[in-house]
Amino acid sequence: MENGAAQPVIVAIDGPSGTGKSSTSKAVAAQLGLSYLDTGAQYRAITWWMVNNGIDIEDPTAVAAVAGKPDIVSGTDPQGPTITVDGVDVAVPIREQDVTSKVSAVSAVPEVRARITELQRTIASSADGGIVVEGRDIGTTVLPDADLKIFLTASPEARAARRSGELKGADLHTTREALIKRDAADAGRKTSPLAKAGDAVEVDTTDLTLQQVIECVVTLVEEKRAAK
Ligand SMILES: Nc1ncnc2c1ncn2[C@@H]1O[C@H](COP(=O)(O)OP(=O)(O)OP(=O)(O)O)[C@@H](O)[C@H]1O
Ligand SMILES: Nc1ccn([C@@H]2O[C@H](COP(=O)(O)O)[C@@H](O)[C@H]2O)c(=O)n1
Repeated sequence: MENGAAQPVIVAIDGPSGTGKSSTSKAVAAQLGLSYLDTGAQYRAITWWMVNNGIDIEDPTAVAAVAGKPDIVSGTDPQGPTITVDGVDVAVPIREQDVTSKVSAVSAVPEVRARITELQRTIASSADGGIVVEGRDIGTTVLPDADLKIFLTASPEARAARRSGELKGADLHTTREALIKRDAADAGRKTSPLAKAGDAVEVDTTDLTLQQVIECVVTLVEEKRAAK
């Protein structure tokens, strides 16, 4: 670039639950001065709204009928990402088990995906300095022209151990089964399932520390920027 400023770059990071997408994406974005979007939080937020408004989440027609109603706003500062629904800060309740157990059913509804995908594209296109967007279908569907696509993986055992540590003593077997079940639902839905884009770089994080994964992704982004 003529003035030496870093080139804006769009980075898509996808992968199953507990592979380190959020931790990695936030750290990479913060380190490189990029915006950050947690798309899982958006699906959780719309699920929270459905539950709070008494919508039967097992009824896709009922979910589809109200998919356009909640106003979901994501703050994209990697040092302090935010998420609100109709002006209410839902950062804490969207992480509760009730939402986690229901989010895959809501996110499988095509009308929900269309609504949230549109929101994600608007946010990405207005991030002037570039953005790291993490989720399940970013490289395949939301931002197929992203400059860099990463697909994080890790063994179910490693992912369950990470989550159990986070949930302070949660049973390892139950945690492992729950994340395998959620991945199967996310990978098995018809509309934009969890999948690796053909041109994504796969990083197996099973035996890597979080710091090693961050360094690996920062290097990949810097290489892309230099080549632009
Ligand atoms: N390479 C790693 N080694 C050890 N722990 C890690 C590693 N990557 C992430 N973690 C930890 O694992 C937990 C899950 O990570 P994170 O929330 O980033 O995963 P995720 O892929 O975004 O999960 P989800 O899709 O369910 O939101 C966090 O506690 C995080 O600190
Ligand atoms: N691009 C995405 C991102 C997420 N989902 C759905 O949201 C759930 C929660 O995601 P987390 O990353 O916060 O765990 C996830 O299980 C998916 O059902 C999605 O469909 N597409």
